[in-house]
Amino acid sequence: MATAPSTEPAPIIHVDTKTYDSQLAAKVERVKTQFREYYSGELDVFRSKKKHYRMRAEFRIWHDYKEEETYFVMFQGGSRGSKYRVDDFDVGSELLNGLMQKVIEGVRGSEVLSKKIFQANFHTTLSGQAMVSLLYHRKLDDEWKAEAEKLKESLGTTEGLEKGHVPSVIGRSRKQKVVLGTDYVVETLPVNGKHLKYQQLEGGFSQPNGGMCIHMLEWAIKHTSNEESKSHDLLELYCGNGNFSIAMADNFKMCVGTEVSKTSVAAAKYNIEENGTGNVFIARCSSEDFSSAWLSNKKSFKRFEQQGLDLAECDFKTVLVDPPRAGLDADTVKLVGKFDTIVYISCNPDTLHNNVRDLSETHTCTQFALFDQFPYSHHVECGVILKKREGAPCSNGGS
Ligand SMILES: C[S@@+](CC[C@H](N)C(=O)[O-])C[C@H]1O[C@@H](n2cnc3c(N)ncnc32)[C@H](O)[C@@H]1O
Repeated sequence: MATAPSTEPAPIIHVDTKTYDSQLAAKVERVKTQFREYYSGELDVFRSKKKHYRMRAEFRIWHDYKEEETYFVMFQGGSRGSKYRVDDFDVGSELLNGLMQKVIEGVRGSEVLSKKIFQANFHTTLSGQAMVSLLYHRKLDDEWKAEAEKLKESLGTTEGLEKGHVPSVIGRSRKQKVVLGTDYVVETLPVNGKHLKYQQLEGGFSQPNGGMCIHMLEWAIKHTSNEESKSHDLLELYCGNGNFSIAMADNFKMCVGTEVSKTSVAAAKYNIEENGTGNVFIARCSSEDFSSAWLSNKKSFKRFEQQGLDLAECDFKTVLVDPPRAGLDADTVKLVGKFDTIVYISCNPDTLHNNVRDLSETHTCTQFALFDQFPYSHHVECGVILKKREGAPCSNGGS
């Protein structure tokens, strides 16, 4: 049976940098039009690097037995869609491109590494660290380990690595994970003159466009920096590895974050320690559970109490949310609607629009930013500051 052509756009592999300005202008127009009912001020637009802006990428590995060739591919609309060969990847960082060449040569040159491999994932940092995950349809044995060690050694000569750093190689197959090195990298981001360190885990969330992440952090710091904020507390939902709270810690008395992923919470705690941000507390909790408990006035949260923090004592006036594409659930909209200031970071303008429409009953958009996190694609990252209007229902984070 013939399959219908995919409605998904083709993967972006090579870019025409001459089109950068026009693609960005089209996004600016789209966002301005979509939100004109709620925001008529200037849009703060943050441009991306035109090439080599993405720090991580995943490729399928294709074995063409007839041509006796093995190479990376990407698909349009899932693994049954059209297949595109990838020999070099304009979208990925230069370091990522260097590693791709070494990995594919290593796989082609070793029967052991090549046997039943189906995917390679690359994760690099602006600071020059990297890890590569190789995914297999077979059990990985000592023979594989020995060959993977050789590959790892060869990766250590890739241009652009931090001095002395050798990228990790991680082998994965069903119920098996073999780590040669570490299963994380440490990114160092220059943010307002500070050098912030972030552990980023294999398979965990990190902002894909490193340069854009710096803009997003500096924008959030700028718009929450005032004398009053220093005497109250920040609540952050969907905090990942503590990316925003750690960067914004100097603006607040305390920053309290929640996140559903156990491994991201562990990374956040490592990052708090590493950056010496003693006023940041993070615990594992879904945003839905946190919001519903807070709204029903159950303000005892054991996971925070274990860190010596009584949430009932917190004086929250600002909340930051950075949800997945689905946006905020109804309880979380209700909860954030009680705050004086809402910082909303969004990777999906449609769900952002729905949430802003609901929040506009009590809040006004005072700042709107477009971060070009995903150049040449239809995806857009936005940042919005919403301020509670005079006379709107109570403050202090819902007490
Ligand atoms: C867009 S990422 C933002 C992470 C972080 N702000 C950053 O800049 O790295 C969304 C995060 O929400 C987490 N998440 C997804 N669903 C969640 C939920 N229902 N409750 C809490 N966190 C959730 C994901 O694990 C992920 O870390």
